[in-house]
Amino acid sequence: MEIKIKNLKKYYNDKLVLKIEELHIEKRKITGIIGPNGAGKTTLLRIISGLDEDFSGRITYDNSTLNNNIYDNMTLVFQKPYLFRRSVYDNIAYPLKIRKKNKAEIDKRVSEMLNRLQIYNLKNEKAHLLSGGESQKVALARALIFKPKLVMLDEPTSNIDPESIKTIEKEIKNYNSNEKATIIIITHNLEQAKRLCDNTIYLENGRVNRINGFL
Ligand SMILES: Nc1ncnc2c1ncn2[C@@H]1O[C@H](COP(=O)(O)OP(=O)(O)OP(=O)(O)O)[C@@H](O)[C@H]1O
Repeated sequence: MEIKIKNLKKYYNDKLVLKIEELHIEKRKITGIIGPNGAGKTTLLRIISGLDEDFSGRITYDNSTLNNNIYDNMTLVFQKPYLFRRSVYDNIAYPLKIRKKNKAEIDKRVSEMLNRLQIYNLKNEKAHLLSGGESQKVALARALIFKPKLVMLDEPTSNIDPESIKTIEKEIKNYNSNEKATIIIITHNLEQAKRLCDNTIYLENGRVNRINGFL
């Protein structure tokens, strides 16, 4: 999904936190958003994902404004994900259940996803009792399971151990190429941005300071 942003301004009370004249996020690419604390990275993702509608400017998704079809094809994974007080399996199965997939297909897809993210051992755990890193993995699984065309990830490996970071990065790369999906990822890890991203946007004080070539 190609995203075009024009003349975006976002205020919190009287404070201007985003001012982006023009920004294109390329279709089928992995785009990194980096920048200091408070630069506006999460705010930008919340706006692109449709969660925050209180802004001025224009955002298009494959040249359309946000509609139900686009909305159903995108997902945002928070840094501190909210999981239901149910099992890990139920959490990951949920997006398929609401899309009326049958039980056999749900079982198969959830098992594959649990294996790919190497969290099969967590399948029957209560999701709200997981550690921060385990929750992030489950949230990523729940986000990818319904094959959205636009995936937004807010620091998806902030609580993750080095070995699991490799697993998650591999999954993000595979997902991007297999599903031809557009991925936007906020990261403070510049090495991760180098490893994963086709494009990188450096946000500072709510402005796009640099695009590409600075890592
Ligand atoms: N709900 C809110 N009410 C008021 N101000 C807010 C709110 N959310 C964020 N802000 C302010 O907006 C600015 C941008 O915040 P944002 O969370 O987007 O930054 P960020 O780049 O994601 O930071 P970090 O790297 O620390 O996660 C900050 O100055 C922050 O204080």
